[in-house]
Amino acid sequence: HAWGYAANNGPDKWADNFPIANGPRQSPIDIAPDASSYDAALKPLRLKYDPSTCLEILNNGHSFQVTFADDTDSSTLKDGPVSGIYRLKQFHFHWGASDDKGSEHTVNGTKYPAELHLVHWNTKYASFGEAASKPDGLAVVGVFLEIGGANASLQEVLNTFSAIKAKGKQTSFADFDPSTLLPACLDYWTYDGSLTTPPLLESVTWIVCKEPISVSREQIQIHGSLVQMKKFRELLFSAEGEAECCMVDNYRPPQPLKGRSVRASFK
Ligand SMILES: NS(=O)(=O)c1nccs1
Ligand SMILES: [Zn+2]
Repeated sequence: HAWGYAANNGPDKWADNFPIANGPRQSPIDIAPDASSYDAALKPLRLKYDPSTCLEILNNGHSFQVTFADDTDSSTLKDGPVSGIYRLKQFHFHWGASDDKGSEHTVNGTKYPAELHLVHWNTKYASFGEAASKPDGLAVVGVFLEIGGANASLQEVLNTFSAIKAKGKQTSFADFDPSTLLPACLDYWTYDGSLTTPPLLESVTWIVCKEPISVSREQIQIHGSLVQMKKFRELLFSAEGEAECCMVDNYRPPQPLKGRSVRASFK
């Protein structure tokens, strides 16, 4: 199952090994704000993250991922569109080779340069693995990245990249508070969807924030150490010793809505 994002193993080929790729609730989608319906019953997101649960950062060959200890309810998502308690398992990003693409969800067809995913699992199940196979098992908070002011919190993450350049590399990463990566306003769109990478399981309640967070233009140009978007593009899909392949364009394009509705938590 060597899936990836290249022409021979990318999103258009995933259905060969993962037929659910053509399923009824696939992600990402294009969000049309004017077609979404405001739902007054939707609660504000209640995100509580404990930096001491942050464990490590790793290059898994598809993205880089910051993983959290999920053996207690220290870092959780509650309310919003979900009921019960969902535990933070990891966060990761998707991005492009250039600033005109990279996000998975789009808004009226607009692509952002990158998208952050904070992955949580429903504690009514015993583990992430079990939850991932249940229709209400996962909740992923998506946050768009746009070119704007410098982002010091993101820089902490990017500073680890020299240690995880190749697939399979990991390094310890402690005391990071993922709430520093959230936008000030937590208005969101929500819909029933799936993992956006194989196995593409249809178990995700998507919660996509309306407000992006910023990566500075300066941090994109090569100005000394602050090369934020450039840093993303230094990682490799390939392992050490393999032909180097830049980790870019690791995003799945929008999938058919197939009758689903998108609700908004805001007017
Ligand atoms: N991109 S995603 O957040 O839907 C995801 N895929 C696999 C594990 S988490
Ligand atoms: Zn993702």
